[in-house]
Amino acid sequence: MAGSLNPDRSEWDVIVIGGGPAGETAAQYATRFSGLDAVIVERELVGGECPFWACVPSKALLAPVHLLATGRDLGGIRPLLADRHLDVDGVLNRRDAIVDHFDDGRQVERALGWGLDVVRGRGRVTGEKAVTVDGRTLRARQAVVVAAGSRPHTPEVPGLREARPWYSRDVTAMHEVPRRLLVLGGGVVACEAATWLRALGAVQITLVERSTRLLTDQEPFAGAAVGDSLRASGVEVRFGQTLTRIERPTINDTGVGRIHGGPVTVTLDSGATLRVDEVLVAAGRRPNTEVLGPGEGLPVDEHMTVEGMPWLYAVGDVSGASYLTHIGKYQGRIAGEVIAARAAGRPLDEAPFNRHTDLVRRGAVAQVIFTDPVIATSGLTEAAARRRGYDVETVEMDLSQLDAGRVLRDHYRGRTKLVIDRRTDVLLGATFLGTEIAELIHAATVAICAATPISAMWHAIGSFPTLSDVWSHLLESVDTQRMAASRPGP
Ligand SMILES: Cc1cc2nc3c(=O)[nH]c(=O)nc-3n(C[C@H](O)[C@H](O)[C@H](O)COP(=O)(O)OP(=O)(O)OC[C@H]3O[C@@H](n4cnc5c(N)ncnc54)[C@H](O)[C@@H]3O)c2cc1C
Ligand SMILES: NC(=O)c1ccc[n+]([C@@H]2O[C@H](COP(=O)([O-])OP(=O)(O)OC[C@H]3O[C@@H](n4cnc5c(N)ncnc54)[C@H](O)[C@@H]3O)[C@@H](O)[C@H]2O)c1
Repeated sequence: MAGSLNPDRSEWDVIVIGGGPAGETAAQYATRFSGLDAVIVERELVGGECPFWACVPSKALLAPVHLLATGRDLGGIRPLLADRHLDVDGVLNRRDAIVDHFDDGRQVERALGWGLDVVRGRGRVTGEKAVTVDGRTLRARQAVVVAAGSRPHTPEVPGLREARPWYSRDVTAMHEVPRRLLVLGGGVVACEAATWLRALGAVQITLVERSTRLLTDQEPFAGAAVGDSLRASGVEVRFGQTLTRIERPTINDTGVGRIHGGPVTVTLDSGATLRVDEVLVAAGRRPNTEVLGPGEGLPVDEHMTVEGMPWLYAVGDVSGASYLTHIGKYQGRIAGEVIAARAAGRPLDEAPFNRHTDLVRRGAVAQVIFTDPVIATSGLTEAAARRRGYDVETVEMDLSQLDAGRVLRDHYRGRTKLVIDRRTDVLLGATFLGTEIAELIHAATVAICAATPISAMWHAIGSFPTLSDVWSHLLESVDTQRMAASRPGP
């Protein structure tokens, strides 16, 4: 039976606070085939950050940028594009259509179609199995799931908050392109946003990162390649620096995605000052744990249950495990199935790699970063594997001479690296860098999650001339490396 929007009732089996990808999925999985009912409490748009202000609009803005860059690197097409630029209004209008003009009608219909109820309002956990929504108390018979997402972090820099800087929502829902921009941070949001801002007409972009490289969670060669590419496009990248002061005499209340006032004077700790039209803060995110009350954290076990509170679950960004949609949905599936199993009195399957076990805790996370070149990663980097105590073997390959790459672009830039556990001979991590490389990562994710031995992967031959051909080259390199190491010395 279809659910209702804002129904006049106050008790459900399951209450989910937050209707983003993680919350929607937890509610769906808790109720399908279980006989349980559930409500999603959402203060803004059902669907959450991802479809309206994050993954979807950012990738909608980047798709034409990637296509243009590839076309400019293809003999036969290059002359047609040489002095051509993107049609900015066309790109922004397409983005607006893809985000349904910020109307969550499709997402609400989908939730109601799954039999879920939706209550619009701001929820807060106010007691055991009790949630208050704008003064009204809702009660859960079985479980409360917190799926409240995250918000951007604002570093404590004098004048920064007061200057009303841009955050990720402004840059994904951008209506005006700032000519001169300072980007604070060198992580994923900063690198992706600098890529589309430059292509859409920002003439001066200065990216300020306090550490010594971009994308610090990735293999160092990945951040270095993105840095080279940003610099080549005209972005200035400054490492080991941060902001010490921001001054913006004129602030205008122009709304999300519009320039928030007059020019901004930014002082860096190097002593340099810059004058820009906007500042984008992309300095990480923080979980919205305030739904539990001030200062409360949400440490969860592998069943997504909050420690010490068997009726309370946390999934998605708010759990702090990773800030990725597909991981939030994965956690939502686990929480939903665990809630349904516990309500039915069924034991949880405790065997390793079962449907109730959170593999994210072992580092089995895939991510694609849509810079130019694209970075696709799964599992652990070499450094992360060593930190976890693995005896690591690695193999790396430059992809510029791979036939598939040479067909795709005149100057294909690419690199790949596998991280292998010497003791068990299974893949721990993989990084692929290059144009159109994103879809390659799922093969690595399957191998990591299934703990496939490298010796078995040897028989999984990639088709020629696709980028998957790289697997055969990598496995050959592992073989060569091992044979050379096992040969007696001279
Ligand atoms: C610019 C950008 C680009 C990104 N690109 C990607 C990408 O390409 N791929 C990827 O995997 N991830 C990407 N991410 C991350 C991704 O957007 C998040 O990981 C994902 O949205 C998290 O889902 P969630 O359900 O945990 O939280 P959210 O999507 O944030 O949803 C949480 C929901 O809870 C609601 N809420 C919060 N508090 C309350 C309350 N008290 N009462 C009621 N409702 C409440 C919010 O309104 C929101 O709708 C990107 C993030 C950003 C910022
Ligand atoms: N394609 C994708 O999968 C995608 C895209 C966008 C965002 N996301 C997710 O969103 C999350 C947030 O992204 P993000 O880029 O905001 O955070 P991040 O943690 O990836 O990067 C933040 C960067 O800002 C730097 N920084 C922080 N404070 C600073 C300061 N005061 N001065 C100078 N530098 C400073 C940090 O050193 C770090 O490099 C990420 O964890 C990512 O998983 C994913």
